[in-house]
Amino acid sequence: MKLLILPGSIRKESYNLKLAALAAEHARQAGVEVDLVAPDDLRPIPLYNGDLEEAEGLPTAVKTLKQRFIAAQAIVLACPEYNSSITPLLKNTLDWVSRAETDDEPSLAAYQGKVAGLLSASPGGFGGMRGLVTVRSMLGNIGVIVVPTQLAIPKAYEAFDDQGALKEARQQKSLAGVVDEVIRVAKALAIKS
Ligand SMILES: Cc1cc2nc3c(=O)[nH]c(=O)nc-3n(C[C@H](O)[C@H](O)[C@H](O)COP(=O)(O)O)c2cc1C
Repeated sequence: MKLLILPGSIRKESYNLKLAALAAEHARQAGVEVDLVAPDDLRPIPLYNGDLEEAEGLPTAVKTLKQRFIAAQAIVLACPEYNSSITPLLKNTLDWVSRAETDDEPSLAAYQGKVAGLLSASPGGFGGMRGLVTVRSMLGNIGVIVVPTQLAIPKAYEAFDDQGALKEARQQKSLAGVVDEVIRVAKALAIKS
């Protein structure tokens, strides 16, 4: 059982990077192997362009990340919200990873049957919850089973302490709840298949 954790921001002080790190810490404590995607893994990914793909195939950074998706049974995404929707970084990354490298590769190989959980944090009052609606809908359409439990942290500027931990016990519990639910459902599906 491997859990891939994908942050939707590469900003140095990103709240969502902090959430991704906390999710990784909790999953490791729960005994799960974690693959935490770092900002440096995402930075080299170019803006999707069909001409580039046709000329050169998938960029190396995309190929590497796609293999990491394929190796994982479950995913946690920490998603900032831009204008009530998914960030360009996250959408672009997920779009590239959705592309097949060969004609005989099964469609959406990186996503089909994976279990995902969603987190977000924002300075706003809704905590990025409206963006999660978009992410949930998109993932559902590409074969990902997104668990209903999710966490959106409002007023993120006051939610974390200096070590990057969530100050409120209620929010710590909710984050652990999302990660635990993803692990539980992924394990249950693995037993059945
Ligand atoms: C283009 C843009 C649009 C944004 N739109 C929203 C929004 O709709 N809702 C919201 O809560 N925050 C919005 N924000 C603020 C982000 O939530 C904030 O920049 C946050 O820190 C981004 O996540 P990060 O800290 O993980 O980088 C927006 C920021 C940008 C740059």
